[in-house]
Amino acid sequence: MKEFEKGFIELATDFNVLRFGEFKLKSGRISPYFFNAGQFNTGKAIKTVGQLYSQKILDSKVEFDLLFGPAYKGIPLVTAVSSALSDHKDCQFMYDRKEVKDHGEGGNLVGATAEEIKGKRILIVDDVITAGTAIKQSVDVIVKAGGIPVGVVVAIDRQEVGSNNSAGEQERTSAVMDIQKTLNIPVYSIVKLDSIIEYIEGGYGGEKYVAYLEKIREYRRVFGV
Ligand SMILES: O=P(O)(O)OC[C@H]1O[C@H](OP(=O)(O)OP(=O)(O)O)[C@H](O)[C@@H]1O
Repeated sequence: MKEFEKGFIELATDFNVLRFGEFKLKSGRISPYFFNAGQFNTGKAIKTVGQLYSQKILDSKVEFDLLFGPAYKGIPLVTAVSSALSDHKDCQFMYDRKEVKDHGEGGNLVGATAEEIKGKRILIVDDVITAGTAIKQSVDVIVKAGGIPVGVVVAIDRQEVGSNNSAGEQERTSAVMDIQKTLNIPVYSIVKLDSIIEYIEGGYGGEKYVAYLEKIREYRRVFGV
């Protein structure tokens, strides 16, 4: 596994962003692991996260002019990522508000101005895709503002069948795959569930995670794509 994948999992477990146990998800599934990027809550942690995203973006060779982070968790992420990227490429960033502001500058976009967004290739930065709602909304916001969505980068791809997926067993698709297909944009992730399995199998996290391995593999078998 790649060093930055290992580094990311290490950081995520250190900060309880990635936890193992039994968690009920929005989909109703009981997951043996849980990811909460809100726990990257120190300056150094968010700086490192920004660097790891930045490395993934550079590796992907995706071409873009501007970064967009959906509220709320996308906001500190897009800020940290654009700061980390600035050593290679200094670009503008923007984010949205969940509620429209009706005074002052108004509107629901912060950062790059309406004029600056028009015709720009925009890369979306978020923590995780579950059903894909946040990304679809982000694409709508970007297109409405005259920008061109060119891709999505997230921390983790759970590699599991979308909760709205009604296709038969042979056609299981994940929310990530649905986004790539329906919106026709690539989705990059720093790690996938497979990377987490590989990390534990490789003994990188020590003995403490091995107890969860079978449950994670089972979850992957039942809900995986
Ligand atoms: O693919 P989806 O089903 O949309 O789920 C993923 C989204 O859900 C979370 O945001 P949410 O708006 O729930 O919370 P936040 O305000 O904490 O970012 C997360 O940060 C993603 O943006």
